[in-house]
Amino acid sequence: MGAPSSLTAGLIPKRNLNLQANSAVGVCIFGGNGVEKSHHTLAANQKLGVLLLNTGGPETLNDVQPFLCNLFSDPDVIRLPRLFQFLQRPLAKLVSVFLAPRTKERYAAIGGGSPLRRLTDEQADVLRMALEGKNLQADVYVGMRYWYPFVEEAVEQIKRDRITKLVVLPLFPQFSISTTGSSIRVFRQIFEGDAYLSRLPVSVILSWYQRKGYIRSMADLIEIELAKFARPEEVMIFFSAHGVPISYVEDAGDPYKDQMEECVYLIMQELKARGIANYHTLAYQSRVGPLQWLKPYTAEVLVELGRNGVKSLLAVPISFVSEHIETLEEIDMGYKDLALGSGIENWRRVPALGCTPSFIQDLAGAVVEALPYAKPQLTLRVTAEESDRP
Ligand SMILES: C=CC1=C(C)c2cc3[nH]c(cc4nc(cc5[nH]c(cc1n2)c(C)c5CCC(=O)O)C(CCC(=O)O)=C4C)c(C)c3C=C
Ligand SMILES: [Fe+2]
Repeated sequence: MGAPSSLTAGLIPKRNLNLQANSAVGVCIFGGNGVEKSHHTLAANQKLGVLLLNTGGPETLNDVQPFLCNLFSDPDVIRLPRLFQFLQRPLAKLVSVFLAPRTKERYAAIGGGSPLRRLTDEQADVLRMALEGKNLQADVYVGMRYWYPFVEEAVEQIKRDRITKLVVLPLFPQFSISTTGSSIRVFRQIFEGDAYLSRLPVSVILSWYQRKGYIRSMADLIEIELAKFARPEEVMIFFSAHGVPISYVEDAGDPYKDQMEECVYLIMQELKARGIANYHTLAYQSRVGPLQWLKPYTAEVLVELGRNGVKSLLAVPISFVSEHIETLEEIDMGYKDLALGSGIENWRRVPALGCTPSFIQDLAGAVVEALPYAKPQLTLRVTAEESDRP
C-alpha cells in the first residue's frame, strides 16, 4: 500500500503539483489493489465522517449559466498564466454566457437538469449502509465543486457535527488536476484558516482506479452488456473517457492520462481472465474550447471504426461513476447517432456504476483502509498555486 498524502506531501517536487496521486511515484493509492484487510475500529468517543466530492451539476435550466460561470472561474479548469489570473472571473462570465444557450438545450434533452445531486446522495446513503455492515458508523457528506451542496457547505456541516476523523473520497476513479485536484485545493483552503479543521485527522483518497473491486465491477457491467449482442465476440469495446487539455498532462504533470490507460488495461486483463478477449480502444470526449485536448477524440474514432467495417460497438464511459450529461446526452444521443450514421449497426452503452452493490462495497473498503492514515492536513500540498505556472 502506498503512503498517505499527508505523510508524503513534503517529498513531492514543487513542479509536480498533484503527483501525490500518481501511482508512478508510489504514493497515496489507498489499498491500490483493494486486497488489504483492515481491522480498524473507532474509539467510542470518535465520530467518523466521509466526504464524497463531486462536480455537481445544474438542477434546472436557470442554473446552467451560473453553474458554467463557477466552473470556468476555477483556475484548475481554465489555467491562465499567473500574470493574467485577474481575468479569470470576467472570462468565466463571458464564456458561460456564450455557452449557456447550447448547454441549456443539452440539459433540456436529459430532462431539464443534471441528475448528479440525486445520484450522489443515493451513493452517499448506500455507502453509509455498507460501512455500517462493516461495523463502522459514519456520517457521509456530499460536497460539490461547482453547484449545491458546495464543498464549503459540507465542511460547515462536518464542523457542526463535531466529526473527529474524516475520510475524503472524490468520486473520480482517476486523478486529474481539473477534478480531484481542484476539489482538494478548495478543501485545503477551507481547512487552512480554521483552528478545529486544521487539527482534524483527515485521510484523502486521491485515486482508486486500481482497486480490484472497482475493476471487477466495471468488468461485470461490460460482461453483462456484451452478452446482449447477437455475436458478443465481434463487439468492439470502446472506452470513452472525459478529456482534458494536453497541456495538463505534458506541462502540468497531470497523471490523468497514465491512470486512464492503466485503468483500461486492468479492466481488459480482468475480462481476459474471464475468457473475454474482444478488441478494445480508448478515446477522449467532451472537448471544450480551442485548445488541443487528449487524443484520439471519441467522435473521430467512431467515424473511423465505422469506415473500417466495425459493425458492433459497446461504449464504456470510464472517467465517472454516475450517469450525467456526458453519458445521457453526449454518448447516448450525439455519439450514438454519429456511430450509427458511420456504418456501425449495433450500439450499446454500459451504464454508470451508480449504486452497484459490489462497487459500493469496494468504496466502503477504500474508506476502511484509509482510516489508519488520517492525519491533520496542515502539511497537505495540493494547490495549483504551488505549481510552476508559466
Ligand atoms: C473525470 C471527469 C471530468 C473531467 C476530467 C472534467 C474536465 C473538464 N470539464 C470541463 C468542462 C465542463 N464540464 C462540465 C460538466 C461536468 N464535467 C464533469 C466531469 C469532468 N470534467 C461532470 C461530472 C460534469 C457535470 C455533468 C452534469 O451532469 O451536470 C461542463 C458543463 C456540461 C457540458 O457542457 O458538458 C463543462 C463545460 C473542462 C474545461 C475540463 C478540463 C479542463
Ligand atoms: Fe467537465
